[in-house]
Amino acid sequence: EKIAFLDSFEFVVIVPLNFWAGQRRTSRDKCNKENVYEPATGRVLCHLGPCGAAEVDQAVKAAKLAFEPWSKLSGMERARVMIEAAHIIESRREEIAETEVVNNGKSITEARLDVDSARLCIEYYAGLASTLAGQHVQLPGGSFAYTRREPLGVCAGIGAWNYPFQIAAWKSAPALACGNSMVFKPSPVTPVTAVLLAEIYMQAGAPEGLFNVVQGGQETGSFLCHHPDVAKVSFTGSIPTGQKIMEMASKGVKPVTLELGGKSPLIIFQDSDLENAVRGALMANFLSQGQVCSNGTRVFVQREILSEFVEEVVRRTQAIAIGDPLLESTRMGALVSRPHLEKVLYFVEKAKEEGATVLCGGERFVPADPTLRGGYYMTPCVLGDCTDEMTCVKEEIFGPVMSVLSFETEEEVLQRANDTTMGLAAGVFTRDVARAHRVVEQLKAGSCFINNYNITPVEVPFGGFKMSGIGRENGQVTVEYYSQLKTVFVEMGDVDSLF
Ligand SMILES: NC(=O)c1ccc[n+]([C@@H]2O[C@H](COP(=O)([O-])OP(=O)(O)OC[C@H]3O[C@@H](n4cnc5c(N)ncnc54)[C@H](O)[C@@H]3O)[C@@H](O)[C@H]2O)c1
Ligand SMILES: C[N+](C)(C)CCCC=O
Repeated sequence: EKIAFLDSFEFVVIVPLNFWAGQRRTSRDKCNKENVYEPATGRVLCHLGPCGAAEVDQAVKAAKLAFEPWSKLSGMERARVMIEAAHIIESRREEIAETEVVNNGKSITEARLDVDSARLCIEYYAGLASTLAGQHVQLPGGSFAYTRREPLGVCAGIGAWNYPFQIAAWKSAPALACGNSMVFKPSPVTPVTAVLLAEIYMQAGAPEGLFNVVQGGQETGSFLCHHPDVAKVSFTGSIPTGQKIMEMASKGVKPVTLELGGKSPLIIFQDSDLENAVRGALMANFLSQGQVCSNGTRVFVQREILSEFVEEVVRRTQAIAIGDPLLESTRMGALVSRPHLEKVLYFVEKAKEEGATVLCGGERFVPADPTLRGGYYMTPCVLGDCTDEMTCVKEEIFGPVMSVLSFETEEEVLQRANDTTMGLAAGVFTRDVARAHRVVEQLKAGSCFINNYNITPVEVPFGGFKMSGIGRENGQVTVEYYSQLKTVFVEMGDVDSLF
């Protein structure tokens, strides 16, 4: 069974989007169905009923059953299944990417890269699966202790709508490599591709119930977080929801990984390679229609190069091809939903009221193609004359809106860059190597870039400081967030009793 394409513009979802115990499942709730839209056209793709407590329980039970055999396999055996899953993803790259485009609205070029990132993540953790090991500690008298790295059990994954397939892979790959099973809940806005990953793991040889998908919104998510058999919650989404997740997990003293929002600074010094700085600023703001957590939306430019930089950024922003996200030539597709588009446009209006200058974009965009007229498009926006107090500079907009600010000195820009409760990412462009490292050392952000922005190789940890999150995704360290240490003391002599 596949998700059906009726023709290139008429894609409807006719198959169930939940998956547990090895099968697609329809939610029983017929009363609370919500429409799922195609952002490019505004068409309804399907109606989605949320999973209730009983369905979440069935998915968790399936995951618990699968955990037993899976956690007993050697790392090499788990790796074999994961590598096979990666091969299947590679062979279905185009289909997964197109499905993602239809449900999310991002360009096909970007969607392909997201699918690649998902595959690479699974390959990377397959490689790490057989390296999981503990420590041997020598103690007096020939006694010793050793540690074992053991899985946690059933992990819950809860995803945001901006990278639906990639988030499902970034969470499941380290979880499965460590011997856990997972129940994943995608965003109800983008429910369509997670179930493809569930099928792929099964086809690759994973036991039934190893990776399950339950659909729904906050109620379904809270059933998952509160479920007594869920050992850990890994969440990607907004800060307010992250706070609730942490509160719910605290009831069961469950560990959490939180990948939350940001308002990251990108600092461009006058000695930068201007061409690369401009490219970096565009990559920092306009990927995925600006709906990227790590975006460097506060672009601080040193006064001496401000006008030259702004002129070039505006020229290239105006040249971004907006429109049908399935076309190869498109560089910016549709925002994820109508309410989200309205919210982003409201931020632009508010910026104007507060004294910012719209240097380009910031308007609703209606493509010439009549089939796309109901889509959620806007022109990418560059705001000039921004100051630190403006709403556009303080709050996460999560849309294609770049705020440009000018600065004079390194000391001043560092203070301003760090003046936020968030700390997901930060970037610096300069040719001065010493300055680059000095600045990065002082930036209070979990993911820092020197002379680039928004690259996320899966072998490198990614995550935030301050209110942007807890824990990391990707990289070797993430093994620690999906496993626990058991310490074993081994006595080789007599018990030295005090009694
Ligand atoms: N740091 C990262 O890696 C990263 C990546 C992508 C997105 N984000 C952030 O995500 C936000 C946008 O995504 P969003 O609008 O989907 O976020 P959101 O917080 O509204 O929703 C995220 C997920 O949480 C679920 N949810 C909502 N309330 C819940 C509750 N009470 N209990 C359990 N689950 C609940 C949603 O259904 C969804 O699946 C932005 O703030 C962005 O910065 C962060
Ligand atoms: C791959 N990107 C573009 C860096 C996105 C990382 C995930 C955050 O939204």
